[in-house]
Amino acid sequence: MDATSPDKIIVEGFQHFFETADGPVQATGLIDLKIPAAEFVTLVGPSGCGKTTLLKAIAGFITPTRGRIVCDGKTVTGPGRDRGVVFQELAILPWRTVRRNIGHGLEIAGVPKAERERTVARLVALTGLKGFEDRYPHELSGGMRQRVAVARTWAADPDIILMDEPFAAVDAMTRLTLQEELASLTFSTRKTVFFITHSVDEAVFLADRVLVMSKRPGRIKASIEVPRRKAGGRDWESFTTDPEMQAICEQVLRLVRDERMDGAARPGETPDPLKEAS
Ligand SMILES: Nc1ncnc2c1ncn2[C@@H]1O[C@H](COP(=O)(O)OP(=O)(O)OP(=O)(O)O)[C@@H](O)[C@H]1O
Repeated sequence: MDATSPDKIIVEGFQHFFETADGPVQATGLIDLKIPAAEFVTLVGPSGCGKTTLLKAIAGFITPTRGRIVCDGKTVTGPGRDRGVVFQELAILPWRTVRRNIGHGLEIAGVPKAERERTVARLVALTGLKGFEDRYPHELSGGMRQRVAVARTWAADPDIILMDEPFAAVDAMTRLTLQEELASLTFSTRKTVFFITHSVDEAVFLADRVLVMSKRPGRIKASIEVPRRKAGGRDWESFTTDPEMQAICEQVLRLVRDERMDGAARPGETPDPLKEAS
């Protein structure tokens, strides 16, 4: 692997087992994956197939049992400022205003106040939070709080954004708006995005490419290109009336439906990874 590779994220021979008191639990099958710079990849698959495990490995929160993750030519050994993460659970600080939440990471990194304020003002405008800079999270709606979380991740200007069902907890209407905003934000800032969702429509709407995982222990069973995004901005109205997009949604839905949900992994039902031959 060399630093000149066009791929921003490379997942190489990845497989993960969690050690538990009752023995190893296999969280994913063997996964190989390459994500070029500025690509928006969405990941769908049955509950428990290992989506979050893969995301956490890319984030550097867990060390792969097997294989490795390479970002920008460097093997991931832990979290880094090149990768920003947005989870479903809000990661904003209730005692800080919108402005100070968004600027939090920059403050920790010692970015000078004037520069910090410029970045925060730009993101407040981009995420539609103008006028709410001095409000506290409890004074905002769920959708606005999620915008603060997104803006906060963007503030550190990571090249890679990892999102784990970031809009799952907001109402359906707000969700549509947030998805349109995210589509244009990622398009204009050219971030590489890895986005987990349970919604097929959301996956196809946002993506350059949708990955479908098989049931636990999950592998990548399909990779479907979504051509329209290359042309630029998107909105739900044209998406829902575009036969090509709807055909892709049906294709993804079929692939997801073929995988039966089979619940959480049970310890001891998979071979001990330390004894299994590679
Ligand atoms: N810390 C852990 N210890 C033991 N087993 C775990 C741990 N985290 C996850 N698992 C198991 O690994 C498997 C994969 O979990 P993961 O959270 O990656 O799935 P997922 O596809 O993100 O699921 P969901 O769609 O329900 O969020 C699950 O079956 C789960 O039971």
